[in-house]
Amino acid sequence: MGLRWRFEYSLLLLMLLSIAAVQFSEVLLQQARVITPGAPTLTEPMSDRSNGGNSEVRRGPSKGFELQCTLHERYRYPYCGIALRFDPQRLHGIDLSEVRRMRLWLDYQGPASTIKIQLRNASPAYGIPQGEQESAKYNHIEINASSIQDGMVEVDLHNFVVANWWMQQFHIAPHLGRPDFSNVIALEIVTGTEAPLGDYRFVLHKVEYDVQHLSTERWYLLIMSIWLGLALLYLFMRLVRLQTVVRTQRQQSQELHEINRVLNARSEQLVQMATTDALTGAFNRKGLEDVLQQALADWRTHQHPLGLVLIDIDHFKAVNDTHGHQTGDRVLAGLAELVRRHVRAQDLLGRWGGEEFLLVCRDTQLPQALGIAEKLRALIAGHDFGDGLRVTASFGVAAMDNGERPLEQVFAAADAALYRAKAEGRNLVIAEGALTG
Ligand SMILES: Nc1nc2c(ncn2[C@@H]2O[C@H](COP(=O)(O)OP(=O)(O)OP(=O)(O)O)[C@@H](O)[C@H]2O)c(=O)[nH]1
Repeated sequence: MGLRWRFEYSLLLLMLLSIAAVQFSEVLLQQARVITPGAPTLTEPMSDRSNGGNSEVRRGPSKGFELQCTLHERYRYPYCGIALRFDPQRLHGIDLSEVRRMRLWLDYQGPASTIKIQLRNASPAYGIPQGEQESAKYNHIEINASSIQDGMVEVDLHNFVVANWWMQQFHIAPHLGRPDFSNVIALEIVTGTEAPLGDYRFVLHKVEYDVQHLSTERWYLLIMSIWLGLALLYLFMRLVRLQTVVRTQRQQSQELHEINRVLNARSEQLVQMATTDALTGAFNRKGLEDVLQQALADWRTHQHPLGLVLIDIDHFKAVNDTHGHQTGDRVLAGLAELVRRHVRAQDLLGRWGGEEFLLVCRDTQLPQALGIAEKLRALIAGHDFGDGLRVTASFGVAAMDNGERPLEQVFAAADAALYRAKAEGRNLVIAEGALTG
């Protein structure tokens, strides 16, 4: 599977998981807690006797906690019921602030149609004296006995209210009049308001409530944080990948640049090798052809005159024969070097054959070419080619000034002039005009 597909599948999976996490947050976050009457929770009967009444309470034989009671009229508001005390000291209860619902498995028989469920909350804010039960806040709800279905009734803690009579009796400030479940010290199930006198029976099997370890807000925040974290991680990874790609591409581009540079240099070297005479550094025949082509094109386009100077070393065979071939080579290289040093940059020297050179003088008319040749002749004749060795050279000069002469003819004219220079005693410069003159 491609990386992109894998990423998209992961994204889809994460989305589904997030939807499920939101949809089933209640199931996921809530955990049921069960309280059964008896140890360790102190379960006891309660009645109006503590208020001076004379109702009677008895423990019954049933499984769970069974209370039988008979309400008598001595107390103004006769009542009886079951109390589950979470702290016998009546100080440190349980925190039910995050609890939404509570389920009671309860059997009830009696003439009252309602039952009161009270969650008693202790707090120093209500000014409770040590161990005083009565000052604990009365968070209560009154349910219809008929709402007990199959021995179970569920109550919503959001529907609990604080008893008015408790507020008045204990002079509670109005801002403390809202239900508070932060420190519930007891759960009481008692006969409803103005319960008729007579016999009652309560059997409490168990109480169950759901605790939410993490609030829904925090749960949503967690899901969002995971998304945010993953998005940041993704961006970070992408950035790192992009940087790596950019770095690799830059490296590759540098390598290519380097390879290109080496290839260009090599190619220039090859071109130079292919067009240069190794011994003298002057152009070889091929190089000279290119130079002449270029000069010819120049002449055609701009009518720039072109001077050709043929240079041939005199009695070169004798130099070889007398001083050896190596010295002959040295003379050839020295002469080429000497010529190059004393001509203009646009005058290009090539080795036409053994000891014969051709100087191509661009933008040069015959008189100037003649002047150059004369200057070179004198220079060569006066030059020391090592160990006092001196040579002379003969020059044939021709130029392509005007008229429609092919280059071959100009070259032939220069060659003929050279031939004449040789014939007329060497160490001479002869221009093509002198031939016909
Ligand atoms: N050392 C050396 N000699 C060369 C080279 N190329 C040609 N030669 C020699 O140049 C000499 C040319 O001799 P020739 O053609 O008889 O002409 P020359 O002796 O210069 O006589 P003229 O041209 O008539 O003055 C020959 O001996 C060739 O061997 C080279 O590359 N190196």
